[in-house]
Amino acid sequence: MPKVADPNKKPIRTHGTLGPAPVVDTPLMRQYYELKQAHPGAVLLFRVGDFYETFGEDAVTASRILDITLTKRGAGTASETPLAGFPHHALDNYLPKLVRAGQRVAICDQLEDPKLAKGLVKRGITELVTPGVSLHDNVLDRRSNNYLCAVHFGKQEAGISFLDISTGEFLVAQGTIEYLGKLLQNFQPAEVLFCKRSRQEFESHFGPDYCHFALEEWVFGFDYCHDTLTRHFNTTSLKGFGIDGLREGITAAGCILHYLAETKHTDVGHIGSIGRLEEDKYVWLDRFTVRNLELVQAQHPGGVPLIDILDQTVTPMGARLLRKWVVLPLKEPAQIQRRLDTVEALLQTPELLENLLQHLRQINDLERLISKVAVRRINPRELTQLARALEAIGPIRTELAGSGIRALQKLADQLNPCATLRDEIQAKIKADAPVLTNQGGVLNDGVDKELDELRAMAFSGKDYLFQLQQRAIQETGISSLKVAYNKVFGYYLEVTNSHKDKVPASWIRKQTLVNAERYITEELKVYEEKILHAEERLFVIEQNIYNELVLFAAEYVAQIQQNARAIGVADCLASFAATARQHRYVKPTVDDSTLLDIRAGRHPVIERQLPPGEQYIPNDICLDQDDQQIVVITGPNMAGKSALLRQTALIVLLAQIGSFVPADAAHIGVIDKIFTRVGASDNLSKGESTFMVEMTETASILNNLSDRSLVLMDEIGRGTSTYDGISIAWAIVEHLHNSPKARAKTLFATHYHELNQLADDCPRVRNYNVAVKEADGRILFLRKLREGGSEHSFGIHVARMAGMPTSVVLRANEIMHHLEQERTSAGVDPDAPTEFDEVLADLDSEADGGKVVAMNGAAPAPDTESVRRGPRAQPAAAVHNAPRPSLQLSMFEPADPALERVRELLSKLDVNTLTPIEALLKLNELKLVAGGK
Ligand SMILES: Nc1ncnc2c1ncn2[C@@H]1O[C@H](COP(=O)(O)OP(=O)(O)OP(=O)(O)O)[C@@H](O)[C@H]1O
Repeated sequence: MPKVADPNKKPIRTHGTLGPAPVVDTPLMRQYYELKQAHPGAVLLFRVGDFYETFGEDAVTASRILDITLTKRGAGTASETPLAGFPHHALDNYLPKLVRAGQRVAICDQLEDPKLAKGLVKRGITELVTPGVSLHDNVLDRRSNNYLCAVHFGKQEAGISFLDISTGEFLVAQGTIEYLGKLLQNFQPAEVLFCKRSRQEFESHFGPDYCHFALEEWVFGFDYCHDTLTRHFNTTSLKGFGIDGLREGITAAGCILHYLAETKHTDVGHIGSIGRLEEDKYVWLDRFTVRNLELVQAQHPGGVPLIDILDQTVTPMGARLLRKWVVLPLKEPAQIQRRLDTVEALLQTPELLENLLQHLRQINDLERLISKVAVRRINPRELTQLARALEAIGPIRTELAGSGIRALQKLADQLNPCATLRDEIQAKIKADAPVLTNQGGVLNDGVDKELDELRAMAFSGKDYLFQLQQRAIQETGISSLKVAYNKVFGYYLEVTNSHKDKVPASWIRKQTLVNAERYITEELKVYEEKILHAEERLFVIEQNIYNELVLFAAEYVAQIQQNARAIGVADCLASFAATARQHRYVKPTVDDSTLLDIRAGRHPVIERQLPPGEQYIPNDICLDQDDQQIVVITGPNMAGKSALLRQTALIVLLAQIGSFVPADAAHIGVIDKIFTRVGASDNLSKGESTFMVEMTETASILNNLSDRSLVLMDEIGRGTSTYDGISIAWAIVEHLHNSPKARAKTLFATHYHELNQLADDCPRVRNYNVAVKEADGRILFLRKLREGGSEHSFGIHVARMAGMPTSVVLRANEIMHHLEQERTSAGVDPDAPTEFDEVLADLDSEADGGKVVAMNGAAPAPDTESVRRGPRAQPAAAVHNAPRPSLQLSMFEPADPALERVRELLSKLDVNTLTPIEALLKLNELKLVAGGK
């Protein structure tokens, strides 16, 4: 805490975020700048009288974000500085806006009553609210967690920790950068802490978009962090939490507690435990997959994430837990089965489900309410809400215990209505209690004897004053005499001028008005003292009893947190049942097999977005390890390939979080990793070198596959030229098929019809296409997956459907016909193998294996046929200028020594152990050796 300023000191000059240093001309401003210097990264709200003021750059920021007037303090003087402020009672409105805008806000309050202060009022920072550390309802979203995160980079691994101070949830993990990236994507922290020195490292791995705060290096000392944790939990070691081996994770978690203290959050007894996020326990969804599948967040404005369709929870605890379940699908069949069985049982007993939902609706945010108790920031109205929530626990326990469903009975065992606390609150706090504790009206009558007496006195005041008035009228004969009150004189008697002469000499005149005089009497003064004293005393008694009650409630923190967790689980399971019932989902079979068999599967989000009258067309997908490991899906744009890929992943994911699935039937041998990659041109908005990104991401998939992985590749390779694209896509499918390490189940959507030929050489590759029908020069999307490759591309039709100018569509048709004619006049039979086929045949016939050539991206020849087929047709000029096959392939002619060297370098590469970055560097090296620029 900064020292209070000495008003006699000479003016100081300030620095930091304040802009040009203003001259400090008053003790008040000196006090301000000293506090500001202690919290340079925060907007300082400085309480002056009834206002919170901001100065300098803070004022500019606040006026912009809050839309409040920006004025100047000391305009025209040397100490001129921008100023913006708002009334103190508006803090709850303005604070969330600042925090949501990513600001850290230091609240400076008056630490003593200004009326009693001698000289400058003492002020100090009472709270530092940051995006990741907030207990304010207006800052928080009821249905999602608000995580503060800390990241620590160690030599081998990195550590990460998450805390939601509003619920007390505290988590820690340690692992690779990739794992951390996935967790950051999953948990979407509101604020990330890292070491000042690691800023670049953090941003290079995770991007610059996270709201962050950099801490001094010493905070990241292991011993310091370990001690901070053990001191907080009051334990000698961290073994009990199962995290003692996580050196980097412990450091990250310790930093979080350090930061809480730094932001003046010292009453944090509700953080009673720390849990480990075990990488092995959950399905690996890397950050691209979480994003691509739009699990909890849509990729584009207006999009609908999966969670919006799935979430029918009725409590904030359920809503928050469901978000976690969705990004952390399970791998253990028995655990998944328990959830599925429970959902099934709930569906079979509709009455139970209805009753459960009805009682759950009565429970408000139990978890955050009890956190507020722990940090002593609960107001009387919230305390009554806590009691009401506890009231609903009893009936829920009865329902669950009597359900006959084992998992629900277990939840019932964890519930405790905390009857003593509930009764105590209801007995003491008025049902319509106010928000403030210091203005009276909080406690019921009969709670405290003295309180009742004082209240009686305060209430009888009106009677007393009336009697006094009547007596005075009788004694003086002044019929218009009245007793009144104002803040300046307190109680007084008012006499109109016409009766002035009747006023007794003992009355003391206090004020003269135009028509009347105001007087006080000895009796009125005595009475006033008594009343005011009674009120003051009454407020103190109420405050004390209230504080004692909050302390008493704090003893229930652990039990109520357990209630909240059990309620969250019950709510999620009931939500699964409600969703299944509403959207006709079925129970999947989840087991240890290696089969993935979905019958009449649907996309859970798209099916809900279709215009009225349109039906989602269901499709079957079957993948296994021995027969149909890789399905290559061809079809034109808009056919529904991406939807099919995504629905497969979503159905697997839904099944593995324990939800029913949108299908007629599904058999799912547990999947341990889901990878999705979308062709580069779908990611263009990021402005990255998209093809590079696509390749880096794909490389990372190929290096991390397992037998139980599900791989979805959507238009991989389309970020480069057609031939590069085909070759890369080809090589990837071959790798997935031939990898000795893993037979990952794969769906590969592509425009490249040429890839259909892969099935000839790779027995577990199967061709499918999404059916379309051509009629009268138009295409009809049937959305039906059927076996076999595609023969046509429909790029031009789609272009027309998309509203492309007619002239462009006509020209495209013209070019296509021209190219077709060229081909025909060259004597090429339309059904004869294309040049691409020939290239492949040539490559295959090479003694040292054409596959290697293809795998490394040597582009097969561009031919007019493929350009015609390619949906993203190149412009005419590009078609005509396209290099001839011989030029492309000459790179591999053995006579060229540079190419010999390339061949040698390639043969030494172990693709399985190459990291993505190494692969890119290698690619660059190869390019240089081959003479590329
Ligand atoms: N089975 C289906 N039933 C009904 N509508 C569907 C179905 N599948 C897809 N659609 C609709 O078609 C649109 C296009 O589907 P999708 O994006 O999957 O096509 P695509 O073949 O991947 O095209 P592109 O290659 O251009 O990405 C979807 O947005 C959806 O509205």
